[in-house]
Parts: sequence; structure tokens; C-alpha cells
Amino acid sequence: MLNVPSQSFPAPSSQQRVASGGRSKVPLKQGRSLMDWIRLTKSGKDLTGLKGRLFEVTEEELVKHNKKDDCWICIRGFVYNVSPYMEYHPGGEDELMRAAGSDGTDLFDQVHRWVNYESMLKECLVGKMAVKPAIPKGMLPKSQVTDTRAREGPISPSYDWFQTDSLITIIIYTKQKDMNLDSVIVDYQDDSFRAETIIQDYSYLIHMELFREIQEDFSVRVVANVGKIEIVLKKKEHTSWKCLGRALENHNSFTPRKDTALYYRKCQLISKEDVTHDTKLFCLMLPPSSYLQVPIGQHVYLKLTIAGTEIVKPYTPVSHSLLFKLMEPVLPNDKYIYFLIKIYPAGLFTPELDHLQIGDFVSVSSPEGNFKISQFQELEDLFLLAAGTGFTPMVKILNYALTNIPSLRKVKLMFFNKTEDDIIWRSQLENLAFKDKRCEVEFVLSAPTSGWNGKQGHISPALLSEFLKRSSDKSKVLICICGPTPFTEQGIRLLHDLNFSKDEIHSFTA
Ligand code: HEM
Repeated sequence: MLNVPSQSFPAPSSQQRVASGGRSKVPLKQGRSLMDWIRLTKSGKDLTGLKGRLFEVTEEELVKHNKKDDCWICIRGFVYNVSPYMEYHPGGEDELMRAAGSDGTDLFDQVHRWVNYESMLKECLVGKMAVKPAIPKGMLPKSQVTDTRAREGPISPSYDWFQTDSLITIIIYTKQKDMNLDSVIVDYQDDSFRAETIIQDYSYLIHMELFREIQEDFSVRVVANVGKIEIVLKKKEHTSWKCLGRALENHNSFTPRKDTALYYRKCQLISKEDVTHDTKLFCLMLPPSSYLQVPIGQHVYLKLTIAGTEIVKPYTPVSHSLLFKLMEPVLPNDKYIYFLIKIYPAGLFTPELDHLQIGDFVSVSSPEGNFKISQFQELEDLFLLAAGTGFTPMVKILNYALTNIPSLRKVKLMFFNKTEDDIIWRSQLENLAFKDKRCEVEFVLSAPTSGWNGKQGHISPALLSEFLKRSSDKSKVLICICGPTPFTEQGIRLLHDLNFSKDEIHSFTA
């Protein structure tokens, strides 16, 4: 069923992204854009004021540098003079000052652990924190703290391996029953073999330089009921291996994911097509020696090197279409990742992405995110509230819900845009609503032309109370919301006013 739209939301000012809540960008002064910052870092100016010398910084020294014009911050053991960056920081000076003269690692990670500060601040490096000679009584060094926390979480997996003439099989015993193929990420690049298994918020890593070379393609199998993962590698030469290989960094470790660094692999741009006047569908292909599936509702980070500086942005992958069952041929989903990306001509990252040629490479991180598929269990009514490119997480959710949730009675999408031209995949959505009676789509425009006879306006109590009708009094409901921060925050407030509980709302914070 299709409810033809009415009105819209102002087109979002930021690309789709998912991160921890409560962030907001501040307007930067003229001449303080990211490109301006990159130019400044390349200008040869002495940004630390230390003439290129690096220091061992003691805690006593660090705390002294706590003013805007003399501000040092320690992140992961390295100390940066961030005073020159103050006016360029998209989160504002006050936010940056929260970590002035201290170890800002946790704060930084809470807000944007994916931001590539090492590359952006390389000219601001003051030095390393001095290592303390002894650990004060009663305190544990960081590695042991991590281990302790790991012990409080799920039980650590273990692994084993065996071989035939031509194959090596690695078996990971996860001791968990709910393992899926998207819980495993495998990469073989630059002589390093990496298999990461995601268990709740933890990551179990096998990281080795293998004993001998293997072929590029391998297979991954999950025996879900016993929580066993099998990775079958093909030997390049049919010789017997004396061992699996040499352990590399963090091999056989089980760590909270928030404490693990983002891992990237280079993906090739396969296609790029216009979707609306400013939004494009990008298809990236994983290298043959990588295995990765992005779970529903999760995002990845794309990394490009722009003028010598690595810039990272989060994006939620989509399916290649909403009607993929009807359209042939479809590329197998475990090798290709699709993104709907809005190009901001005045921005830095998206024009660079847009200028890539077919065959060029983009680094793609492993997936992250806190959406859990278990939220769909026994679900009867699914409501999706999206504004602009906040539509992207809804794509896989829509596809999954309509094909995999037997209890589902109704899926309703309310899609806010500025004008009709901004609506992503409008005809696909209309088609979907036409073909599947459980599905309803409502477009809302904030700046429609005079011919528009659908809904108009911004997210409001009137629009929501009319839209969010349960199919029965006690039906199990999930409401997903994604868009620019003000949209999402307002939406959550209104949903609480309408008596929806926290468990019934999932927000993808923009
Ligand atoms: C440790 C204290 C810091 C705090 C509390 C903080 C806070 C914030 C906040 C609130 C935002 C706005 C987020 C948004 O809505 O996009 C932001 C954005 C940003 N911050 Fe920080 N920040 C800190 C340190 C840093 C440092 C050291 C860098 C170094 C490069 C940095 C780089 C950035 C960048 C690049 C963005 C824009 C991210 C985007 O593309 O969305 N921040 N920060």
C-alpha cells in the first residue's frame, strides 16, 4: 500500500553516519575547513612550536599545557599540541578543551574513535608519554585491565587446525550458539593472515604469518548449533606444513571491540550510478583474499588519502536495490558492498569519492554498530523514520524484515526529504509498497512544489501519532530512526511522548 507523500524535511547537511550519541558539529570560521587544515599542515609551519623535536612527556608536563593557546592532549600514548587545530575542529574548541592537558583517549573514542587523528595531527606531534618506571600498588597495567574485562564478558574462543595435501582447515571454537557468517571477517594481505570473530562486543583474533603461501580464495563455514567456524585455505604448494605459522600482533587475543584498532582492506570501485541529482550508488568489490559481510544495521568506515592526509568517514552499506529478488543478475553479496552517498560539492571527502575512476581503490574498515538482529524477534510492527540519506540503514532492514520475519504484519516507512527530487529510490519504494501488502511508504516533503499533494512539514507529533498505529494493542513494535542529529533527537523525544518505550526505539545517530 502506498500513501503518496506530503511534505519534507530539510535535506540533511551531513552524510549518513552512525556513531555514539550526543555529538554535534559547530560552524567553523571561514578558512577553517578540513582542506584548509591539510594545507596548513603541509605549509612547513612549525605547528608544535618545538622545531620538529620530539619529547618524552611526563604527566607533570602534560597537565601544564591546558590552555587554548597551549593545549596538549595525549591519545594512545602520543602527545599532540592541538592549539593550532582548535579553530579547525568540527566539534568546536570547547569539546577539544575537555581533554586539554590530559589523556583524552577515552573521550576521543567515545565521540569518534574512527577519526584518523594520527594522520591529521602528524605535524602536531610533541612526543610520547614517558613510561612510568613502576606500577603503583593495587593498579593493573592496561593490558591486564583489558584481560580482566574480557574475562567478565563471553568465554574466550580457542582454535585448532589440521591439513591435507592441498588444504589447511582452521577451526575456531566460539562456545557460542548464535554464530552467523557475518560474525567472521577474514583477510589475507601482505603476508598476514587475519581471522576476526565477533562475539557480542568482543573480538577474537587469529593473526599469523602463515607457514607457506596460500591461494587467494578460501571458504568460511559456520556450524551454528555448535558455534564452530571453519576456514578452509588452499595451499599454493602441496607440501606438509610444520606449523600454521608465526604469531603476529594480538594473535589469539580476545578483546573488547572498542579497544581494537579499525582494520582496513583496499576495495575496488566497480560502478557508480546516479540515484538522485546529488546522490550516487557506489559499488565496491572486496579483494579476493578478504571475506566480510556487513550485518544489517551496521556501518563501515571509508578511508581516502586526500593531499597526503588520511580522511575517514562512516557509511552504512545498502543492498544494491530494494527489489533485488526481481532484478537479475545480482552480484553475490559477500564480494560487493554498495553505498548510497550524497555528494556535497563544497565538501572534501565526497567530491574526492565522486572523482574516483572505475578500478580505483578505497579502504573499507570492518563493520561496527550496535543494531542487533534479535530486535526483530517476534516483531509484528516495524516503523522506519528516515530523513535524507538517513534512509540508508533502512534499506537492508526493509529487505530483511520483508523476507525473514514470519511474525511481521506491517512495515511502514516515513521518509522525510526537502523536495521530490531528493527522494532516494522513490519508484523502487512505490513498487515495493505496491507488491507487498504489509509495506506502506509515506513521503513527507519540507519544501514541495505546488503540485505536491502528499504530506508536508517536518517531524511532528501530529505526523507521528497518525503514522505509528500498532496493528493490535499489544503488538510487538520496533521503531528505527535515522537522519541528521536534530531530526533524530526530536524524533526520539516525540516517540517518548507517544509512550513508546526505550526498547521499542532504535536510533541510528546522525
Ligand atoms: C578528545 C577530545 C575531543 C572531543 C571531546 C571531541 C568532540 C567532537 C565532537 C562533539 C564532534 C562533532 C561530531 C559530529 O557531529 O560530527 C567532533 C568532530 C570531529 N572531531 Fe573531535 N573531539 C575531540 C578530539 C579530536 C581530535 C584530537 C581530533 C583530531 C583530528 C578530532 C577531530 C574531529 C573531526 C575530524 C571531526 C569531524 C568528524 C566527522 O567527519 O563527522 N577531534 N569532535
